[in-house]
Amino acid sequence: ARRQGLADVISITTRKAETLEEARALNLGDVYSLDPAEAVAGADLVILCTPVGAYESVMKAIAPALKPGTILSDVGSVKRHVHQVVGPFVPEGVHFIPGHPMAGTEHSGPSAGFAELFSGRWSILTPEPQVDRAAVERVVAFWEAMGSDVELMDAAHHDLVVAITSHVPHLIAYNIVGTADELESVTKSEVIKFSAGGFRDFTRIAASDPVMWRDVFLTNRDAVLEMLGRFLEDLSMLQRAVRVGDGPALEELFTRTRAIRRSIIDAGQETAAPDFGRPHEAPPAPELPRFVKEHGGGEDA
Ligand SMILES: NC(=O)C1=CN([C@@H]2O[C@H](COP(=O)(O)OP(=O)(O)OC[C@H]3O[C@@H](n4cnc5c(N)ncnc54)[C@H](O)[C@@H]3O)[C@@H](O)[C@H]2O)C=CC1
Ligand SMILES: O=C(O)C(=O)Cc1ccc(O)cc1
Repeated sequence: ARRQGLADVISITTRKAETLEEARALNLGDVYSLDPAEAVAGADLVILCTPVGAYESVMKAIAPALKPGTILSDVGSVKRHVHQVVGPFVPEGVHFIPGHPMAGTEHSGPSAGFAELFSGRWSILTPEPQVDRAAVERVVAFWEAMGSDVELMDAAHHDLVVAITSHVPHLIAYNIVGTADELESVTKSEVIKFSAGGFRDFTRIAASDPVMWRDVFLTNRDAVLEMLGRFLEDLSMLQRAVRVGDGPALEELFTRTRAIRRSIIDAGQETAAPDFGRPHEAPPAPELPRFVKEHGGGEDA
């Protein structure tokens, strides 16, 4: 936002003094405060960026300081719960426009951000239908200025979509790494030593922030359970195909899934963010089409 000149003043508040100092050392904002109410006073746009489980206490702290006309948004990974817990605290005249940038890494904290993070990625907004259209357009323009494509949808639909595309995949990663960790016949050092295969990709995802993901699963329970149920049914079929040696069934599925990977690459939605070392030190993101062309075939692109 700062690089694009989207705000005259960027005001940052965090829970812990050390996190605020980290943000200050990285020169991420203009003013810094440990008092959330002080930080949002007079703001035109307020974006909640805490784990979703903290939203209610944050709203209690900031609601009295929000001026009429302010746009209140967020970046939380679940949306129905956010409407439920934040909605009741939104003061008259404040425009509540929840959002979810579909971009991130397994890293967290101020140093995990980098200016190109949202470039070429989707941002989803889930405003209620009665919300002021001009305010919605301003939030759309904000994300577009950061390089995102923006889509508006109903919060319940958002939660189902991300349950299958993001939440269940994280649960699977946490589970498989946990299972490997508990194996007795394979030592831990072997797991680490031979993790060049698919397991390695799971360990990246399973290194994601424990509190953030705890809150995701506590607050998107219904959609996650719905998708997990379908996943387990399909896994049982796969288990049977392996047991009875049903080669055609295995090949048919693997052919279909390969096509999905290719369509993601073709749509330019695959970026190198996870492979950067320290994310904020990442080189400027190349134009996506060129990057995909250069790395397009590589499965780790
Ligand atoms: N990490 C990712 O890849 C993505 C995260 N999100 C969402 O963004 C939000 C923030 O995630 P990150 O930026 O990764 O986390 P982060 O750990 O980098 O930042 C979270 C901030 O929340 C504050 N905080 C934590 N607990 C708090 C509490 N109990 N009360 C008040 N403040 C508290 C801290 O100041 C901390 O700096 C989450 O809701 C997450 O679902 C959305 C898209 C991607
Ligand atoms: O690190 C990854 O691969 C991610 O999937 C990042 C991510 C985490 C949470 C979200 O709500 C959106 C994106």
